[in-house]
Amino acid sequence: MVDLTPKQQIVLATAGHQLVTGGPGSGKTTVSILKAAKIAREMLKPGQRVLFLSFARATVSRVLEAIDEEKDVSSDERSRIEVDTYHSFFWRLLKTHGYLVGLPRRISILTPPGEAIALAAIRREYGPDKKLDEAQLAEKRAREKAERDRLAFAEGKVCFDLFADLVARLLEGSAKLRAMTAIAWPCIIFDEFQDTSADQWRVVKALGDRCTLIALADPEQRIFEFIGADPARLDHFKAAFAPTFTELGSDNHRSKGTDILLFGNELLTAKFSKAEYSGISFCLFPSNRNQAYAALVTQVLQARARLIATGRRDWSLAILVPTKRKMRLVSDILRDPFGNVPTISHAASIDMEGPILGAEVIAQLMQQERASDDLDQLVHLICQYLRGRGGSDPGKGDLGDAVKLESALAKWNERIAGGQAPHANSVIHPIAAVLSATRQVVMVGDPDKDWIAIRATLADGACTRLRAIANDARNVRLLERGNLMRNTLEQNWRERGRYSDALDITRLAFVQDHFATAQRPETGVIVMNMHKAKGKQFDEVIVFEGWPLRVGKEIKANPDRIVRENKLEGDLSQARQNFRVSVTRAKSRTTVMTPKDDVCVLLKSD
Ligand SMILES: Nc1ncnc2c1ncn2[C@@H]1O[C@H](COP(=O)(O)OP(=O)(O)OP(=O)(O)O)[C@@H](O)[C@H]1O
Repeated sequence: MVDLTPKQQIVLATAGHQLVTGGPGSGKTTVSILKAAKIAREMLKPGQRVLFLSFARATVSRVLEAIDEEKDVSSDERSRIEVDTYHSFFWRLLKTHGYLVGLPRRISILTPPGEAIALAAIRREYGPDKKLDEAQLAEKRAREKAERDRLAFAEGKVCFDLFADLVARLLEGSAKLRAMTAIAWPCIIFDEFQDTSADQWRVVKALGDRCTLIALADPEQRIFEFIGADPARLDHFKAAFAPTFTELGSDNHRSKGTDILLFGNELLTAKFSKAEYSGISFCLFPSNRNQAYAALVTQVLQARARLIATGRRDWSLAILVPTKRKMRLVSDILRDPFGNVPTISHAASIDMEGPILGAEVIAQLMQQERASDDLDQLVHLICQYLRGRGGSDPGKGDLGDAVKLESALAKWNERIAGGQAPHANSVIHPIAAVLSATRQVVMVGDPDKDWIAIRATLADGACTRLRAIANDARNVRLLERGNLMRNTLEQNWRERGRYSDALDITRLAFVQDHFATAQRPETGVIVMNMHKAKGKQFDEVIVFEGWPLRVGKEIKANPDRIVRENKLEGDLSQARQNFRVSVTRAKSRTTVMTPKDDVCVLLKSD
């Protein structure tokens, strides 16, 4: 076992509500696991468990792994610590008790792609948030909320955004339910408490009525302000529960022996005390696409070689970038680096709306139904893809395109019904051609191969939309050996001689995947948005940002920067915290890559 610090020992010894704060790697997670085991050992009655709640599934996997590695936690204690995400815990409560707040008895989850489709029209009407004034933004939010409520209460389709509010209503309204929850989970640990939203805080408050609460937080790692995390949240907790407050401070166990945390902390104030920091390296690259990506690929290959040389199999290297767009670009480059560099195998934690909806199109085509409305169904799914792939910010072109496709299909069907040939220039032609090509694909009963065969038919076909779908669907990793979707598709083939239920199986697999907590933490090379890195740890981290595009000497655009446009103006505290979180995810080394002629403003001394 690790030798706990005196502060960690206080946490272990203290009873009642607690607030534990500390910087990255200060040992909050570790001590809370030992605390949970102690409670399991000393206080729980049969059937009771300690609940550990976290925001992200990847954190859940990390916690489960840490529990497994903790030699001082017995297997009985282990089985009495339940680690879950807020989403999944809330969903369990809603499924069983949701009717108490007026939800239909049968409810289902409206997944993010489904929600994006349902809200696309409203979102399009208002345009992107950044172009709205406060009143318009409030109006847009209110309309989105009303539609989400309608979907939940009238149709029983509940989207993730509503979970916390509904559970809060449930618990606030029922002392009996609060008591029942406290019987099942007398102690609840909240990870990353600084990021609790207003509705989640209502849930925490209601639970604290009967349960013992332990909140773990690092105020400086607060990066979810844009979705309602409140800087005063820790004070709310102190005021509501008078918890014992332990500050683990800036102890650093993650990257001991390096200056990674020191550098991370100094990023917050822009006062740099050293010329060189052990564990931190900088790579300044020229501001052009070829040289920037060549520099990145070189850094990735070098880091990978260092990690492979350790002989460990579970090494991890994260490439953290500021925007979604950059994540896609980097992922594309690694998949197909220039020159004779072979593909760099990696996982990209990109937004899944596009890939999921793309996967639905492929699944539908795998069914090879040969039904009379095949074409209609395919066009419908393409339209769903177009409406949903932009997530919370649907593209104007995409929505217009969906409307155009639908009306072209209506005309196509009208002409056929009237005994006429469809117009020669109809946009439906290439879709119909690809559909007919997919029908010729001979399925072999291996879901992986068959999936790829259909995807290749789309990728090689004449329809640009389906080509985009094929490309997006490459990001789907649900068909890996031994996973549920693959097994279910295999079973479907065995039982029916074809993939008759591929679409349903695919949809279900994504919902299950969202709640699955058993997956291991990410290993290998991972490309990730900086915002998503919170709570994670990797052996090495590369932070890679965009560069300015110049015409002559003048900067015309400066996309994908850690600080918007790389300008030192306005409140930069969120950007600083975000940068610090990214830098401090590494155990042994962080490489910061920034353009030579326009170095990240946060790296300049104050
Ligand atoms: N007292 C200790 N002595 C030595 N190592 C420790 C100690 N406490 C924790 N560690 C190790 O340090 C690393 C970081 O700890 P942990 O994950 O608990 O930090 P954390 O505060 O939860 O970090 P973050 O907020 O960044 O997620 C882990 O690998 C853990 O095993």
